[in-house]
Formats: sequence, C-alpha cells, structure tokens
Amino acid sequence: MLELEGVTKRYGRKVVLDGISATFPTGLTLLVGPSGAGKSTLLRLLATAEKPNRGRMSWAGEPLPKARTMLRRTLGYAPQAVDLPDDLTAREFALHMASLKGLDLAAADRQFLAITDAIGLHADANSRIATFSGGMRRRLIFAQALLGAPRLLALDEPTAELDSETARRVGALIVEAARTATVVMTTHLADELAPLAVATLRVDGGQVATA
Ligand SMILES: Nc1ncnc2c1ncn2[C@@H]1O[C@H](COP(=O)(O)OP(=O)(O)OP(=O)(O)O)[C@@H](O)[C@H]1O
Repeated sequence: MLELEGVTKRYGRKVVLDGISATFPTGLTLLVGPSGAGKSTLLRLLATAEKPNRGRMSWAGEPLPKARTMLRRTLGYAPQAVDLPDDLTAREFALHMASLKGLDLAAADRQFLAITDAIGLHADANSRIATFSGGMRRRLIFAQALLGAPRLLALDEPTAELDSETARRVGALIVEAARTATVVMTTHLADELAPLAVATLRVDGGQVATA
C-alpha cells in the first residue's frame, strides 16, 4: 500500500497537486481527469521519478525517502513518453531494464517472451526498436514494467495507440497483476475498466477525489 499525505507538486509557480492525500491499496486504481490536470505528474511521484515539494509519502508503512530503495526494487513504471534506445532489439532492451532492476536475467527473458506473446509483440521481440510503430513501443514500455512481478505498477496510458483487441489483452494482464500488486494507471479505457478497479480517482484543480 502506498500513501500520500498533504502532497504538493509545483513546477515553478504552477501548483499542479495542492496538498493531496490518497491511499493506493493492492488492486487497480484508475486516475481520470482533464488533460493537464496532473495525472502523469502524480504517477511520476508514485514511481519516485520526481519528488514532491511538500508532504509525506509512505510505502508498506515505511516513510519515503527512507523506503525509496525498497520501493524501487519492486516498482514497474510505464511512463507516457520515453526515448527508447532504437539500436537495441526489444528483447535486449527488456534485459537491460531487468539488469537495472537486479532481476535474474534468464527468468526475466522467459517472462518477457511470455508477456510479448500475450500482447502480440512476440514476433518482433528480436527486432530493432527503430522499426517499431507507436503502438509497439507502447507495448514494449508496458512489458518492461511487468518484469519481475512488481508490487507497485505505475502505468501511464498503457493502452493508448492500441487497437481494441490488443488493448483488451493489455487490460487483461493489468487486471491479473492487480490481484497481488498496487496498480495505478491512467487510461482512456477507464469506463471499461472501472468495474474491475478498487477505486477511480479524479485529478482536477490540484485535488484528488473519488470519482
Ligand atoms: N516538467 C514540467 N515542467 C513544467 N511543467 C510541467 C512539467 N510536467 C508537467 N507540467 C505541467 O503540469 C501540469 C500537469 O501535467 P500532467 O502531464 O501531469 O497532466 P495530465 O493530467 O497527465 O495530462 P494529460 O491527460 O494531457 O496527459 C500541466 O500544466 C503541465 O504543463
């Protein structure tokens, strides 16, 4: 479980999150809200990619930053936009991410191939990322986030740019992961996934509230 208490995040003078408090239990939590409201910013905070200006965060009852190392060891993060190394194959990139996470590489490789199989990327696992479409890149970013069965998954629009069948397959893996992990995600498919979520939170006007 991840908890935020009185968390503020601002860029320059712009206050994006204004003293928010929220609890993210095991299960799927959906983030909804207008464009620019701060959903990606909140995910970056949860993924410890950025720090709040004020407030407290804790993971499994341990306060950050003390618990940051413990959290990062069990974190999967799929950001909305990321520069992928075009010269690597998808599989090489996945193994690179697995090594950064300190995972067993043979097990991670097997897991990566199983995930790519489930989301229709298997045939391109050994292709160079340079040849990938937007939807393929999105699935690769998603697949690396799942490596090592993380206990916290922060997913920023993992189903964007995907056809409905592929989005459904990605959604099925997310729901499966949420049986044992804390999964927080933004998605344009929030209406479809809401019945499977433990909570839908609306981010708007610097505040977070149950939708
Ligand atoms: N690194 C940054 N520097 C300055 N401003 C930023 C930065 N990142 C985000 N912002 C601003 O913070 C606000 C929230 O952005 P964020 O991307 O979190 O919104 P969002 O709800 O995820 O939007 P969308 O649904 O369009 O992805 C926006 O006004 C954005 O311009």
